[in-house]
Amino acid sequence: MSMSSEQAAEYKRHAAELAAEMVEDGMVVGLGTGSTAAFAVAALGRRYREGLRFVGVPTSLATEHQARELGIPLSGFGEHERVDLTIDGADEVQRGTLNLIKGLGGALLREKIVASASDRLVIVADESKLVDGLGEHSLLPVEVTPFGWEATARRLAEVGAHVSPRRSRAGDLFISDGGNLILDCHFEGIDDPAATELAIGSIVGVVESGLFIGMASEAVIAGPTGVARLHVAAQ
Ligand SMILES: O=C[C@H](O)[C@H](O)[C@H](O)COP(=O)(O)O
Repeated sequence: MSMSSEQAAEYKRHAAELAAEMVEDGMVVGLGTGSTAAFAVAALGRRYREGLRFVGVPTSLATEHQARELGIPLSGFGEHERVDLTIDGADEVQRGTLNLIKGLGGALLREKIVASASDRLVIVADESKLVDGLGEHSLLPVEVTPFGWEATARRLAEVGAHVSPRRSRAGDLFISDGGNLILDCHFEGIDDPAATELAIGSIVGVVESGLFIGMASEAVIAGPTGVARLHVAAQ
């Protein structure tokens, strides 16, 4: 069943606010990117003003800007080896595995660096993001170096992707926070996400793919029947 954008925003806010309650005093908190994560950052800004003490590690320049405006103190990997808890959105969440596609907002590289250093990665989303198989609805964003991107795109096509370089509204090539390009890849379903991630990652010129395999510890999913906390199902 499709949902209106107002309903979707309300579900995103529910999920994000529940996840923001998981932050405890003294934590290093990864601050995700996108419209759902922004609700979590807003809730964390309110909790900081109410006296909760934590530092944030932002996953994009946009989130860094939002957190600064809210007065959340920021930090990075020079000061902290690990992140206690990261709250981030996703473009698709696979039921059971909690494997993810991320990066439609272009922040996948920083998000993946923060996720891989996190003890817990909690995904927040409305229920339209839940899928049985990755690639059902979403393209897979792949971040690549600008030099030779056309050659990298051809190699991606060889592993089964229909590739489109992402463009800005003005029609220029989209540049990520890391100064790279994003190639949006359509696959006819991603049957083996781990194998696909390996195949893409082995292509010279690929910086990272938006496949997040085995990284999420929990997903907080909101919809018309309420908010559910999903964990990785036993295999
Ligand atoms: O690059 C963007 C991120 O991976 C976002 O977390 C993802 O695109 C989900 O964004 P939203 O919550 O706006 O749907």
